[in-house]
Amino acid sequence: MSKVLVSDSIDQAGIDILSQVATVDVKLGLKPAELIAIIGEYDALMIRSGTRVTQEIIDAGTQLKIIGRAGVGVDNVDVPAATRRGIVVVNSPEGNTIAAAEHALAMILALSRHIPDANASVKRGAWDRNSFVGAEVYKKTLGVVGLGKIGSHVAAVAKTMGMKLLAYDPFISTERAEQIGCQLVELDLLFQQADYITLHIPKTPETTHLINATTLAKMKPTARIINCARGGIIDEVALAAAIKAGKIGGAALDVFESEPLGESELRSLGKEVILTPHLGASTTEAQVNVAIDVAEQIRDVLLGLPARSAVNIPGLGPDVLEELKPYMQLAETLGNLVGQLAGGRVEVLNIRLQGELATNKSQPLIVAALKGLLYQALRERVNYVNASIEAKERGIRVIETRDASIRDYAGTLHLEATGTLGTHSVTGALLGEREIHLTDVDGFPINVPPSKYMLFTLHRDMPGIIGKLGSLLGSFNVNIASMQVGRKIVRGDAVMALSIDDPLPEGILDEIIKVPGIRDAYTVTL
Ligand SMILES: NC(=O)c1ccc[n+]([C@@H]2O[C@H](COP(=O)([O-])OP(=O)(O)OC[C@H]3O[C@@H](n4cnc5c(N)ncnc54)[C@H](O)[C@@H]3O)[C@@H](O)[C@H]2O)c1
Ligand SMILES: O=C(O)[C@H](O)COP(=O)(O)O
Repeated sequence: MSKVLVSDSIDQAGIDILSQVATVDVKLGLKPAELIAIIGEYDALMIRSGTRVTQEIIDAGTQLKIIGRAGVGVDNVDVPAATRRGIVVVNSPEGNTIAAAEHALAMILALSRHIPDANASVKRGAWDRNSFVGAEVYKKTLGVVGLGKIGSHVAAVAKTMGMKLLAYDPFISTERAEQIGCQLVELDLLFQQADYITLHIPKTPETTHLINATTLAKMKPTARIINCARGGIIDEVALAAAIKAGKIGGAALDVFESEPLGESELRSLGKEVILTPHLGASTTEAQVNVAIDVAEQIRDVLLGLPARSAVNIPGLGPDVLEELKPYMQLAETLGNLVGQLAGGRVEVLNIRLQGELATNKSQPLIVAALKGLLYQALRERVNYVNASIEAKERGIRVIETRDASIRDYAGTLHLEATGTLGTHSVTGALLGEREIHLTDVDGFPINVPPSKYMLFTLHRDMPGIIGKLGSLLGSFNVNIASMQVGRKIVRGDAVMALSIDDPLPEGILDEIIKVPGIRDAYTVTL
C-alpha cells in the first residue's frame, strides 16, 4: 500500500479520501531535517503553506510521486526540482477563493472602522467612542491589483457596497474588467486615485516589492493597503515607515515576507494597522474544499491516473483534462506502440490531430504521446510531468499538424516516429466514449483494440500465409486471441495485427521473418 505524509493541518475529509488508497501519517511541525529523514518512505506529501518543500527534501523523497498543496500558492514548493524528478505538484486553485476574498473584504471594513482596536478597548473595560471614528467605503475608490479569481470576487462585492472600482491586471481584457464593473487603468493611476488598494496577485520577480517607498509616495496620504495575497509583494520596512510618517493612511496584512512574522516595526503601529496570521484560507468551508480537492488528486495519481490541477503539467487544467482524458490514454498507447515499432532511437515524432481533435489543445496529447514513446526506455520514471523534458534531453523533435477533415471517427490521432531504424506510423480512435481502437498501422487500414501482447507483420497478401504463421505460432505454443489483416490492394503488401495471450518466446521473430512472403515482424508489449 502507498504511504502519504501530511505535514500541515488538513481537514479530516481529505485524510479520509487518502486513507482509501494509502496509509496516512499526519506529522505536524516537522523541522526540515526531520522531514528529510523520513520523506524517503513516502509516495505522496500533502502540505499547506507551513511546509517548505526544498530541493533537499525533494531529493530525499526518492519514492515521491506527488506533492499536494491544499491551497493555491505553491511558492513554498521547489516546483522546478519536483518537475526534474517527475514528481507531480498539484494544488486547489479555487477551493479557498471565496474565503480569501471575504478576508480581504473583512480587512477593508475592519480597517475603516477600527474594529480590532475598538474591540480590544471594550474588552479592556473602556468605553471610548471618540478614538474610533471611522470612514465609510461607500463612494470611495477601491484599486484592485490582480483581477483573477479572488480579485474579481472582491471587486464584485465591493461594487455592491457602492465603491468605485479601478483595476490593474496586464493579463485581463478591458471587456472582462468591465463585466466585473472595473475600469482597467495603469498602475500609477490606480496608486494615485485609490482610497483602498487591495492586492490579489502572485508573488513573482515582477511583483516582489511592488509596493515600495517609491510607489507608496504616489498614493493618497489617506490610502489604505490590503494584502491578502503573498508576503513580499510589499516592502514591509518601507510600508511601516510610510504609515509612521503619515504618508499613507494604513494597512491590513494577512501575509508577510517571512512567516511566522518575526520582529517587525508593523507590530508597534496603532489602529491604522491590522495584522492577521495568514488566515485568508482559514474557513471551515475552504479547508474542506481544498482538502477534498487535493486528496482526490493524490488518490488519482497514486492509482496511476492524471491529476486535474497539476501545476507542472503544461496545459492540463481540470476542464481540459475532463475532455481529453480518454484521448490522453489513446495518445499514450499509440506513443508506446509506435516507439516499439520504430525501435532504436527516435529522432522525430510527428503528431497529427484529426477530426474533432484538430480544434483541441494539443499539449496534453503531446505529453501523453511522449510518455508512451519513452516508456520502453524509462519505464515508471517517465510521467506526464517530465515526459517533455526527457524527450527534449534525448533530442526528440516533435512536429504537430492538424487535419479537421477526417470523417470515419469523431477524432483520430496519428503518430509517426522516425528514428535510427526507420519510420513507422500508427493511427487510433476512440469507439464510444473511451474504447481505444487501432485504425491504421504503417498506412494499412485495420480495426483492432490494442492488447497487452501484440505481433505485427508486414507481408505479401497471398494465399496460405496466414495459415503458415498460425502453425508456426502454434508450434511455439503461442495462443492467438484475435487476428486481422489490413491491405490497400489485393495481393499487394499487407499488415497483420495479432493479439496473443503471452509474450512471444525468444527467437520466434527470426523464424517468422523466414516464412516466405513475410518481410518484417514486430512484437510489442503495451
Ligand atoms: N491569504 C491567503 O490565505 C490566500 C488564500 C488564497 C490565495 N492567496 C493568494 O492570493 C493571490 C491571488 O490568488 P487568485 O486565486 O486570485 O489567483 P489568480 O491566478 O486567479 O489571479 C491572479 C491575477 O493576478 C494577475 N497578475 C499576475 N501578475 C500580475 C502583475 N504583475 N500585475 C498585476 N496583475 C498580475 C493575473 O493576471 C491574474 O488575473 C495569490 O497570490 C494567492 O497565492 C492567498
Ligand atoms: O495559497 C493559499 O492557498 C493560501 O495562502 C492559504 O494558505 P494556507 O493553506 O496555509 O492557509
